[in-house]
Amino acid sequence: MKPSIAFIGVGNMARAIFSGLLASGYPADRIMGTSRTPEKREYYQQQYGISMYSENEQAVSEADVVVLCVKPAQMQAVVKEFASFVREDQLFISVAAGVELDSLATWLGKSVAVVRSMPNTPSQLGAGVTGLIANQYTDDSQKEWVSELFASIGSSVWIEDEAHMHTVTALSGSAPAYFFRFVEAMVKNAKEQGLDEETSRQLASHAMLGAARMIVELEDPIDQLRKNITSPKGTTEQALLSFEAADIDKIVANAMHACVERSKEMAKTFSATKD
Ligand SMILES: NC(=O)C1=CN([C@@H]2O[C@H](COP(=O)(O)OP(=O)(O)OC[C@H]3O[C@@H](n4cnc5c(N)ncnc54)[C@H](O)[C@@H]3O)[C@@H](O)[C@H]2O)C=CC1
Ligand SMILES: O=C(O)[C@@H]1CCC=N1
Repeated sequence: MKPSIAFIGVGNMARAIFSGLLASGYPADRIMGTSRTPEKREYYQQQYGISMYSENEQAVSEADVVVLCVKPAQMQAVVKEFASFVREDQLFISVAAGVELDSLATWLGKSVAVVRSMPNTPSQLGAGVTGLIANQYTDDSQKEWVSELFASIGSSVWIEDEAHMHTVTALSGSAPAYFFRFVEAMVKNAKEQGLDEETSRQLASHAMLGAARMIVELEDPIDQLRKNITSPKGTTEQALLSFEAADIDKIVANAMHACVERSKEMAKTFSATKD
């Protein structure tokens, strides 16, 4: 029988993960969620067939694996509330940005396996990518199970040094939002040029999907893929020159740096060493 998984805090990220799991064939009767709102419990039960509880303690007690999906600022209070129900044979997976393994272990209060993950919302379609790091109590078979779990909703990468989780957050956790913003700007401009919304959205999004597939599926260096489209004195060259004039490297570096700095700030603010 598959391990039972409890999602504590059912919002955007939890929904993305368990809907990806369900689509990959994970049995709905092995998935639980918690919400304090009766309407949300009813909705998730009806829509996804998972069991919904109002009390985190109950879900934690019944679970083999607990996925912590509340906001970073809520994590300490939520974990401390159910800590007395934690068993050492359980596995905890946190998805929270900027909450470190040591803090989670301190709040859980036991020598328990904890994996810190940084997933992203494309997990919902089985197209996620997740950065992972485990604490010292996580054994190889648990790590393998976690790899399989995230493989069923996309792909995953184990990170050696927890400090790199800040970069992972900037590179893949938050990144789908950058791409959405880019396509929003493209669609807006195409509409200003007279194309309708639906056509603009279809052309821009499929151009992005095709380009992403080329990066993932072909071995060519990314700059070569770009050069293959850029005829000398052609149209693409003019668009790219406009990016260079606006210093695209700097724009992207500033954005990633801002993301990393916020992640570091959160790690300080939401730390057990502050208790
Ligand atoms: N949204 C994203 O793309 C990503 C989010 N994350 C992480 O996922 C976590 C959740 O983020 P989102 O899903 O975007 O937020 P969200 O606000 O959609 O979900 C959080 C949920 O927790 C619930 N909640 C709050 N207090 C609770 C309690 N005491 N007991 C049970 N449930 C409670 C809220 O009602 C809400 O539904 C965060 O820690 C974030 O850093 C990580 C990677 C990507
Ligand atoms: O914005 C956030 O804090 C979360 C973490 C990565 C994506 N969303």
